[in-house]
Amino acid sequence: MSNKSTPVQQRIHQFQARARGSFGASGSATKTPATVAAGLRRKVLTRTPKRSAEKPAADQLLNTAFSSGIATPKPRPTALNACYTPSSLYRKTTPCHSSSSSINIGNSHNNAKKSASKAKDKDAMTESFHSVAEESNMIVAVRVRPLNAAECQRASVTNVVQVHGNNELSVHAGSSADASAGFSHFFSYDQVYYSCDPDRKNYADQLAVFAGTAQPLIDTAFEGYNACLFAYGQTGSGKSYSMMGIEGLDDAALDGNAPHVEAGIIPRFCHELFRRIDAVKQQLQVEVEVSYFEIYNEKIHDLLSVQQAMAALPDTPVQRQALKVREHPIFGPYVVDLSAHSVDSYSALRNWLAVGNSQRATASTAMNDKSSRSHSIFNIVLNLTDLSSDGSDDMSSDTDSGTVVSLRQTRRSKISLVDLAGSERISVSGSNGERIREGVSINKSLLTLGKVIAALADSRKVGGNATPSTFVPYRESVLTWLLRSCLLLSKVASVDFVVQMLEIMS
Ligand SMILES: Nc1ncnc2c1ncn2[C@@H]1O[C@H](COP(=O)(O)OP(=O)(O)OP(=O)(O)O)[C@@H](O)[C@H]1O
Repeated sequence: MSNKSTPVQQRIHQFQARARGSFGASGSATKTPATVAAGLRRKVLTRTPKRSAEKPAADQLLNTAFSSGIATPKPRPTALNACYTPSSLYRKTTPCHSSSSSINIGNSHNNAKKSASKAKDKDAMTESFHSVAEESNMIVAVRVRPLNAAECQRASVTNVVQVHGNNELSVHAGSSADASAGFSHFFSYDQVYYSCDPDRKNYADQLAVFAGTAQPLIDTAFEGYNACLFAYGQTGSGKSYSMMGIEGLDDAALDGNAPHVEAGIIPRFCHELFRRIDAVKQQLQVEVEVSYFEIYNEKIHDLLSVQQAMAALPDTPVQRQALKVREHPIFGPYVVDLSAHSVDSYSALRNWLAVGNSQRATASTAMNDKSSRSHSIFNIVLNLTDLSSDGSDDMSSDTDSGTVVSLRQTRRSKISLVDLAGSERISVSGSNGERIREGVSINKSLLTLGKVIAALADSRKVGGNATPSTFVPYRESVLTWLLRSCLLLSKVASVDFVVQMLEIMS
């Protein structure tokens, strides 16, 4: 057997050499399973914008959205296009060519009476939803990316998205669209990030997106709350760019400098996390543990499995073992035998992230040169022990057994940063063979995610409580089963934060 090592093995060697410096000879610790942290729980998932029932006639997509669970969204009163989906409650539609307020987009033969009563119902529903939404711990943000070079060259591509202020955008439906032709659809979110023209005042760079969506999650993680941030959107809409940024440019940050301007949410989050840990190390002892896995064709692969990467022969793809999901009676679903690694510095964490990213399944499609073909879930678990109390109170001895018990309180919080694979139209993404199989699996799990979110939102429409008959299809995909603790707990007043991308596509 040759002694040559694969790039992944080289990275692991580099990392282990580096880690030995910081941890001593043992390097990183591997623990299994990475169970779901209980932590303290928070309020309610009440509002879940999802893809609108009426699609804008955009022949390009430009949008990427995030949400996290902190804001108290203020839904705008919606107009007359009654459509009982969660997103419709946050949408108004205005005709470009008419000031009439009684137009129902879904029905071109308007009946004034019907419209008026629909509007009344809608107002009542909006009001009741409003009161529930105010309790929400979820925020939803959208990021609008610039057209890329290939899109600019296509004559059929025009910019149909306009951003208005910090939380509203409109999409103009083209003349060839369905009944909504000529209309502009307005959408309100907690945040809208305009990332197209750096010369514009409201231009949002990577730092602005991080500061508005992920940074607040660090505060709450230190309070012991769990948090989840996920990026959702059509293939090529900029999810990986927003979550990870351009890799390899961020090495300066390893020496304590600020992250590179192109660094995405995940590296910025980790960098800020360790900055905070340094700032509170007199009062808190913080242990950080990371795990990273992907869901590819409904199979789970550990992206940080050292044994698998090291066992691989040089120049051959790593044979990855699929891991199973089991359900713990208290902590819920978890991945069996998923490795978790202790890290004590940003550079150690970045190395693990680089190992994981190098093992992620990507491929070139007509829509994206480096398209993620899997959902990736990066988990950070914080164990926070309060050191501020006077040392004499910290220990209690059991005289019978002679043991000494620590009375120091430890809080545990888990942050999940999720980069979902993009939904795609097989005909547009030019997929074939293996890519089709991946695309089908991606679309299916994203569809289930939409169904789960819609079911949770629907169950809250009446009276704020789920009815016993509400069926939430978590188990229809591995993704929703594993994210259940984030999504389900939100339903029972306990989710912490969720971030979501919203897709606007033709
Ligand atoms: N805000 C942005 N500014 C500049 N370029 C961007 C921006 N967002 C995305 N891009 C570029 O668009 C391309 C596609 O982005 P990315 O790979 O992040 O899409 P994706 O949504 O993750 O796609 P997929 O679901 O197929 O993995 C990349 O070349 C990326 O650099």
